[in-house]
Amino acid sequence: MIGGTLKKVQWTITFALAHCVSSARNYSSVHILENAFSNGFLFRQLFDSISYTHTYILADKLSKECVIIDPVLEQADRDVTLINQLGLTLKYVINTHVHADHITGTGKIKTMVNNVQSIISKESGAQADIHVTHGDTIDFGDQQLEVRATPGHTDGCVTYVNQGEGMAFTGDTLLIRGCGRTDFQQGDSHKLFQSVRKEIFSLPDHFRVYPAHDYHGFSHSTVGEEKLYNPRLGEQISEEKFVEIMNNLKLSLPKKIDVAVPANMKCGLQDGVPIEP
Ligand SMILES: N[C@@H](CCC(=O)N[C@@H](CSS)C(=O)NCC(=O)O)C(=O)O
Ligand SMILES: [Fe+2]
Repeated sequence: MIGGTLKKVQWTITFALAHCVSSARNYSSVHILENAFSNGFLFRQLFDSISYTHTYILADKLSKECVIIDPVLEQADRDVTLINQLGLTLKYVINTHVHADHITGTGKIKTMVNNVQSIISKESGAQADIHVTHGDTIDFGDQQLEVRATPGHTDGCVTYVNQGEGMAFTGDTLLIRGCGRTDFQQGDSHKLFQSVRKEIFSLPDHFRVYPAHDYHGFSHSTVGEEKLYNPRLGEQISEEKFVEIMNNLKLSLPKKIDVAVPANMKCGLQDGVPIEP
């Protein structure tokens, strides 16, 4: 009887201690959590459930100027309708890289919206109205995106950083708990590792990470979270280990790669006409 009571007391103490430790861990993890956006900023995250692509609309509320990042051809009507409904003026259609799995909505959106300009990196070799390189900035109203070259998934991959709002649009360079593959286009695991470590993990821990794809139901992450928990690129992983992981992914090729890459080299336009899905 006394033994039984003692066991109960022991168990209660063990449980209480475990609870304290896990609360302490949660408390010390607060630094990886994101801050609120500023009042003048409007943000929408959209999803294409066929290609698992995230598309983003960012706007300056005062001027009503907005940009769209990584639109998908089949969702161009949805995206333009939303932009119109929100009373925004689309200034730039921006791509993080030449996508291999879907055709960009850039070309179609250009035929639907007056005076909109397309943007992609110079290094991508793709057609666009404006070519950006590392260190450039893209302005819309009071908002700004900084261009960071993050090659590795492709040579022309860039990450767009909104320093003011604490956001990084990482394309396929850094995915949530993963990263873009490096086995086609100009894929290079060493380059990707260095890009993530130098250009993304150097951002403050609370910066939000918004990837071009998510295959596991996540919307976004933070730099601090990925440094801690990314199984391929987390801070505990060496470059050699990363290369080994990437060499053993054994992924099948994207089904649309043969049509998507040539179409996206032209930003989804052929002789001024959107390429058909
Ligand atoms: N099954 C999909 C293609 C999936 C895929 O290869 N995704 C790419 C990003 S699109 S280029 C990738 O880098 N994935 C990394 C990973 O770990 O999954 C299709 O057929 O389209
Ligand atoms: Fe990609």
